[in-house]
Amino acid sequence: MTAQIIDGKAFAATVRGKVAEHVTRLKADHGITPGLAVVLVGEDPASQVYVRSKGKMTVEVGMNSYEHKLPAETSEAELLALIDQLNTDPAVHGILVQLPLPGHLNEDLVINSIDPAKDVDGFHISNVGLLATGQKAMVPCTPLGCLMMLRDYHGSLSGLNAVVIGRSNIVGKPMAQLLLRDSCTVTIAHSRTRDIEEVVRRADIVVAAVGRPEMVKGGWIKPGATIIDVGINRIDAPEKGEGKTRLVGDCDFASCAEVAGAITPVPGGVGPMTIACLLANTLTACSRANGLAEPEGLTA
Ligand SMILES: NC(=O)C1=CN([C@@H]2O[C@H](COP(=O)(O)OP(=O)(O)OC[C@H]3O[C@@H](n4cnc5c(N)ncnc54)[C@H](OP(=O)(O)O)[C@@H]3O)[C@@H](O)[C@H]2O)C=CC1
Ligand SMILES: Nc1nc(=O)c2c([nH]1)NC[C@@H]1CN(c3ccc(C(=O)N[C@@H](CCC(=O)O)C(=O)O)cc3)C=[N+]21
Repeated sequence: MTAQIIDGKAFAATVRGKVAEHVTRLKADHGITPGLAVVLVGEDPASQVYVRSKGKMTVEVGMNSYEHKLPAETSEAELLALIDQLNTDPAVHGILVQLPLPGHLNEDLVINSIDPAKDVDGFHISNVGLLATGQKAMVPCTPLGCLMMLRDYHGSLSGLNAVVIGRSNIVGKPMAQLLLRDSCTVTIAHSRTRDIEEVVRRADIVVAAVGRPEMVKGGWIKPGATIIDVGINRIDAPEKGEGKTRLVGDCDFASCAEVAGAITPVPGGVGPMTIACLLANTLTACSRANGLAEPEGLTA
């Protein structure tokens, strides 16, 4: 069997198109332009690339983009003061603080200082609690993008066995919550899981969010299963020339695609959907802030 490729890049373009339509209408009917503030502390090159592409896509869908680049040695008080200012700025509907933060800054403290209504990452403890109890929340972008692709491919997810590999607060745990909400039977695997291959082999849906290049092999996969590969790993690619690198996921694409029914590629899978969902969340936050109807099909 050769898996169908789930084209996250194309799906993300469709989502951004829908967001752009809503933004046009918000402007025309209500004179409102959604605004997204992205805060980057330090000079991590990968983060800089990512923040730049977010800013570009924010502007492309017609939103205002506010980028705040702070030096690596920014103090906690300075960062909290900026967040406070963004919390009260009516032109800012979404706030994203790029993670990881430099070691001297307390990530939990910083994230929990964001107004939960503007927390477009869905990382604030209020949003985590709302999601876990089935209430209206801001849903983390990466898991939301994965859910959209799974719903689109399967229709109903009810009763399917889902295995999420990874238990981070930003991907694994919220992904498991969303799958549970869609009535999957959910297993969360992690670095202490015994016989992980056997656990994964029971899954109709595998979501890999580990950060280990090409860890999941085709032999772990139940024939016909759906694989969502969240991993973004940069590895050496001497075949492309000296010093060159390439991106791979947490799944060994070649062997997995032989067995799976469907699989997301890396790049071009989950990554573009994450950014599209960030814009969708900003639109949702803006709609809620103005007491307007929420965009349909763009929330969980
Ligand atoms: N496409 C996108 O938009 C995004 C992609 N990513 C990518 O997704 C991946 C995961 O990110 P993130 O969740 O932040 O990573 P973390 O490092 O926070 O979490 C990794 C998880 O994988 C588990 N793990 C590590 N090694 C193994 C192993 N050998 N077997 C089973 N489980 C293991 C860890 O278990 P334990 O808890 O026991 O240590 C942990 O729960 C990364 O590649 C990251 O770059 C992340 C965010 C967005
Ligand atoms: N507060 C916060 N929120 C995040 O959502 C967040 C974060 N911090 N820190 C870092 C991770 C990582 N992440 C990615 C999003 C998109 C791509 C993406 O678009 N990737 C392209 C490839 C890009 C390339 O070529 O480098 C793709 O997969 O096709 C990658 C990674 C969001 N994260």
